[in-house]
Amino acid sequence: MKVYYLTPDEQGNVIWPRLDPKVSSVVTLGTFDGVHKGHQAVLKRVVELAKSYNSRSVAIVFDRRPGFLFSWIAQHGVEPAASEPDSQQLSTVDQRLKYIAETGIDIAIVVHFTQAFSQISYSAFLGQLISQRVENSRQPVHTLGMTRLVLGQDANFGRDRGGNVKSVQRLSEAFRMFDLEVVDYKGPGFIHVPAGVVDGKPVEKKVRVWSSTAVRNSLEQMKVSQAMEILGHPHAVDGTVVHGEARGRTLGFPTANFAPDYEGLLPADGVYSGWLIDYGPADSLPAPASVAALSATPGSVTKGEIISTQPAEVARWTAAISVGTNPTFGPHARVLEVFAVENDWLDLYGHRVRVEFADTTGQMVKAETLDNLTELISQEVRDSQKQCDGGWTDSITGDHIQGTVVDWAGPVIRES
Ligand SMILES: Cc1cc2nc3c(=O)[nH]c(=O)nc-3n(C[C@H](O)[C@H](O)[C@H](O)COP(=O)(O)O)c2cc1C
Ligand SMILES: Nc1ncnc2c1ncn2[C@@H]1O[C@H](COP(=O)(O)OP(=O)(O)OP(=O)(O)O)[C@@H](O)[C@H]1O
Repeated sequence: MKVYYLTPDEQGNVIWPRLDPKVSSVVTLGTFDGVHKGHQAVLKRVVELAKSYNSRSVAIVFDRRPGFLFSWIAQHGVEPAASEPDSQQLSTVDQRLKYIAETGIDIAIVVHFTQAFSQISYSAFLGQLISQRVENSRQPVHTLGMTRLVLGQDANFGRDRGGNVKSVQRLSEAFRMFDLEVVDYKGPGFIHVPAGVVDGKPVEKKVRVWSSTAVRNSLEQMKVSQAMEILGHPHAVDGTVVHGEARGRTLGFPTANFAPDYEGLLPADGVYSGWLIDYGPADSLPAPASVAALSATPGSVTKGEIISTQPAEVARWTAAISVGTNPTFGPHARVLEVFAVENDWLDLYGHRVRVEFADTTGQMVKAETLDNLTELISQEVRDSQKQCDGGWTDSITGDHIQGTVVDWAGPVIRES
C-alpha cells in the first residue's frame, strides 16, 4: 500500500496527490479508529469495486479523531498541538494503516485533521477528489480521479457534518461525476452505552455494536474479549519498556513495564491475558513516516512511498497483563506491566513492544501478604495460558496467529 500524508495549510487547503489520470479511483473516507469489522466491510467493498472496474482503491484517513479535536477546542479554546496524545483513541495512525493495508487497499491518504480543514464543505471536498484548481493554473488539475465513493449508511463528514448518504446522493445525481455506493452492513445491531450525566442522572446513548464507541465501552468495562469480537483482532497498546521497581523478580513474575507515553487506549484497571510482541530495541527502529509528517510544512504533501507501517515482529509470547496502581504496595502510579508466560527473565529494556488483550483473568486487588499476591498471580498466569492457547484469527486476512515464541535472539536472563 502506498501512503501519502497531507498537511492542510492555515486555510484548511490540502494539495491532493496527482495520481495517474488513466486510472480512476474508488474512494472511501473516515477516521477508521480501531479498523473494526464495520470499517473492514466498507474497506473490503472498496477493494472489490476497484477490482471489478479496473480502478485503484483509495482510503482517505483522518488523523486525529474529529471528536478529540472539537472537545479539545471546546475545553482549551485553541487547537491541540500536533503531537498532543488523544487518550480515547483506540489505535494510532500506524496501527490503522497496518489493518487498512491488510484489506488490500492500494493507496491510503492520511489527512492531518485541523479545525480549518474541518470547515471545508462536503461538496467542495468531494469535488477536490476529482480535480483541483491550483495556484497559477487556470485549468483544474486531475487529482485522484474519483469515479466511485463508498460510505457507510450513517457516515458524516465535511463542515457541520453536512456530507451524509442523502446529501452525497443528491450531489452525485446532480453532477454525474461519481457514483455513490452505500454499505449497510452494521453487524449484530445496536447497544446502549453510558453517555455522561444530565441533571445528576446517568444517561445512555444507542450505538452500533460494530463501532469504535462500543469498543471503548467494552474496554472501560474490562471486556477485552468483547472488544476483540468487534474489532476482529485484539485491542493493542504500543510502547517502550522502562525499568520498574524490580520487585517482580522477587515475586517470581518479572514484568516488562510500559513507559507512560504508551499509545492506544488502556482498558480499565484489571488483570488480563493476551500476547506480548517484541519489535527489538526502539533506538534501532526507524521513526514511522507518520511522525515526520507531523512536522511537515502546512499545505504540503509528503510523497507516497510503499512503506511498511509496522516493524517486523521479533518475538511473540503469551502474556499475563496487569493494568492498575498495584495497591498491595501503597500509592503507585497507574502502570501497564506484562509478564511473558513462556520466557520469564527476559531483558526487554528499551525495546519497542506491543501488548494485545485477549481476555480478563481477574481484578487488581490489594493482597494481604506477598504470598497471597504470588498465589493470585500464579493462578492468573495459568488462566492466561488456557485462554490464549488457541491463538486468534485475523478477521481481515483469515491468518491464524499463535501466541508462542517466534525466534527471539535477545538475551534471556536466567536466575543465578
Ligand atoms: C498477572 C499479574 C497480576 C497482578 N495483580 C496484581 C494485583 O492484584 N495487585 C497488585 O497490587 N499488583 C498486582 N500485580 C502487579 C505486581 O504488584 C507488580 O508486577 C510487582 O509489584 C512488580 O512491580 P515492578 O515491575 O515495578 O517491580 C500483578 C502483576 C501481574 C503480572
Ligand atoms: N458497522 C458499520 N457498518 C457499516 N459501515 C460502517 C460501520 N461502522 C462504520 N462504518 C463506516 O465506515 C466509514 C468510516 O467511519 P468513521 O471511522 O469515520 O466513523 P464512524 O462511522 O463514526 O465509525 P465509528 O462509530 O465506529 O467510529 C464510514 O463510511 C462509516 O459510515
